[in-house]
Amino acid sequence: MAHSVGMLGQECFDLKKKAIAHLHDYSFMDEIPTIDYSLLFSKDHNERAKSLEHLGKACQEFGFFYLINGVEERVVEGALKGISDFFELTNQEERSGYLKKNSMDRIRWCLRSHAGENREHLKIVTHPVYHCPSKPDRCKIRRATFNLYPPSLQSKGSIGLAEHTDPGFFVSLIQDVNGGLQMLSHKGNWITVNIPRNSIFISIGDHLEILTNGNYKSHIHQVILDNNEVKRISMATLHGPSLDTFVAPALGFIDESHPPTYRGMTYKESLELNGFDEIDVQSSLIQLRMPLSL
Ligand SMILES: O=C(O)CCC(=O)C(=O)O
Ligand SMILES: [Fe+2]
Repeated sequence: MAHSVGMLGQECFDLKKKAIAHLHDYSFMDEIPTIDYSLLFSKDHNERAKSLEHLGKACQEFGFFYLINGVEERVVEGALKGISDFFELTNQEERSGYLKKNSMDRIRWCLRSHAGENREHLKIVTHPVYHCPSKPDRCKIRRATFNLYPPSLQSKGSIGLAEHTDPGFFVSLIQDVNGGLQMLSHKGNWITVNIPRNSIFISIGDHLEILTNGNYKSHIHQVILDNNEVKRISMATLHGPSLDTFVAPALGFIDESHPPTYRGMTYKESLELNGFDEIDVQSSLIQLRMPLSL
């Protein structure tokens, strides 16, 4: 069950928020911590140190958080409008021009409508060379996966996107309507992501879990459709190292009682480990895990 502010009780939530703010700790919204980007670069050394500590805590204890004061609202709105224009101002035939052709695709479109997935999406690679669909003219979106989930009236309870984790160091996500995306918490409960205004959602990816030898976890998430009576648009941007970077548990996270729990590999090799292309960005975390020695 997803936990909501309602379930915690508004009063309790307010009190908790006040107390936490007083302690200068991170605040909670639907159990998801909030990190203030501007404080991470504060001129005040103490404030900066404190907020870095909170960032570490959020990564370790949650694995995901809302980031405020990091991206201007008009940038988020512009990106969502660009994605919406892409889906609205092109027809399906035009979009299907980006169907898989080969492993070198830098823009790829897909429409899936079956029990395990209900979404139309476009994936684009923007690094080191920027790619973007040519239509509509006004489409100025940069990077990542644009997801369009249908309204749920016909498909109540169905899965928009099945449980998975994302590769990369971290993923930033914006959405036009709240509800739908759920994160599986450390405690094993599903938490609905309701991104507050002026914020973006950040979650840790597989390669940060590998780099930190499992200290920071890449969390399973899914999209369900029964929260939405309208279509929902999201943009998930995957931030990873360069493709030739060898990612392995860093020395600072290894000692006698904490042996490496993942084998190292270049980012590109790990993205292609299960026969996928770079643009598919499918997780290979399970395959990279070392077998347990008894
Ligand atoms: O649409 C969402 O909210 C999540 C998308 C997602 O998890 C992904 O593209 O990997
Ligand atoms: Fe994802």
